[in-house]
Amino acid sequence: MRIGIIGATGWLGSALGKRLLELGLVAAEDLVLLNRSGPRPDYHGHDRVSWAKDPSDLARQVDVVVLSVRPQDWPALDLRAEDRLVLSFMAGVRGEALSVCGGRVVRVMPNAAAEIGQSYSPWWSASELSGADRATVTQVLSAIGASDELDSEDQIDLMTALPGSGAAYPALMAVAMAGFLRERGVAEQIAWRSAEAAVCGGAQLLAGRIAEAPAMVAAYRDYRGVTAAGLEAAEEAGFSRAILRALEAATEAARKLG
Ligand SMILES: NC(=O)C1=CN([C@@H]2O[C@H](COP(=O)(O)OP(=O)(O)OC[C@H]3O[C@@H](n4cnc5c(N)ncnc54)[C@H](OP(=O)(O)O)[C@@H]3O)[C@@H](O)[C@H]2O)C=CC1
Ligand SMILES: O=C(O)[C@@H]1CCC=N1
Repeated sequence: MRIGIIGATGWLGSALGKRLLELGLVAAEDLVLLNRSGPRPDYHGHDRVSWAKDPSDLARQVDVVVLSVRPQDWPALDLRAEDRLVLSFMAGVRGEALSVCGGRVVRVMPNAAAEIGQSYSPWWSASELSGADRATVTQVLSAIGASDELDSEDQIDLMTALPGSGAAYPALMAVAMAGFLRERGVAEQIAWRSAEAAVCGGAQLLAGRIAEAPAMVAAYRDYRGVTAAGLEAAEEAGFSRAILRALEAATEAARKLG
């Protein structure tokens, strides 16, 4: 299978290219790339990838086109991709708009954990797909983590808010946590290590069993110790409301892009 990435040097496109090559899911000779700033002699340690002249030149050379440019760059892109499977990573750009490229269009919502193979990339097919197409989508996305098929395009806007936001909210929480300690005289490094213990260590405790999160919260509440006091204050201050509000605003921003 030959794969093309439009936006191959961007945050997500580069992560996908790197992982496809690292995992051997595509040979360097079968990877065709395009960006805005021009070819690079070395792409993640490979010099035998190809660089296309323009989007349609890329599409002519591959079976699968991954579209990973910013939504605002889509209208001027002029992609012709008849008979190709086209995976769009773009927030907001609707299947109907994408279908002008002539390919079999799939909208995917990965996140920044793609670079460590930990993206969750739900997708929705805007076109009729064969079983082989579905297997191809799953195989390409396996380079960056796990995936699931969604049954409506509306859900892509929700997925853009979450999980598309990736590390954003954990990072926001880490900044607030480390700031709390620093402002009370704790050394910088210790403040960050403490935040990492809570955000990353805590997350690892839930990995693979996230549906047990309510039970985890209940366990801390029922313990009736200092964390229970913290949780109560967090809820009084609107912690869960703030998260809901953030996800509503992000979903709305994704809808408005389309
Ligand atoms: N970043 C994220 O966490 C997430 C992003 N997305 C979506 O993924 C898409 C890509 O995002 P991201 O990787 O962050 O974006 P970046 O801005 O990091 O990368 C954009 C890429 O597009 C290239 N590019 C821009 N214009 C053109 C053009 N006309 N022709 C060819 N290549 C072009 C850029 O080239 P050059 O490097 O030369 O400038 C760059 O490689 C977006 O649509 C975004 O909505 C979805 C989920 C999460
Ligand atoms: O913030 C953004 O616009 C991109 C798309 C979804 C997540 N990150």
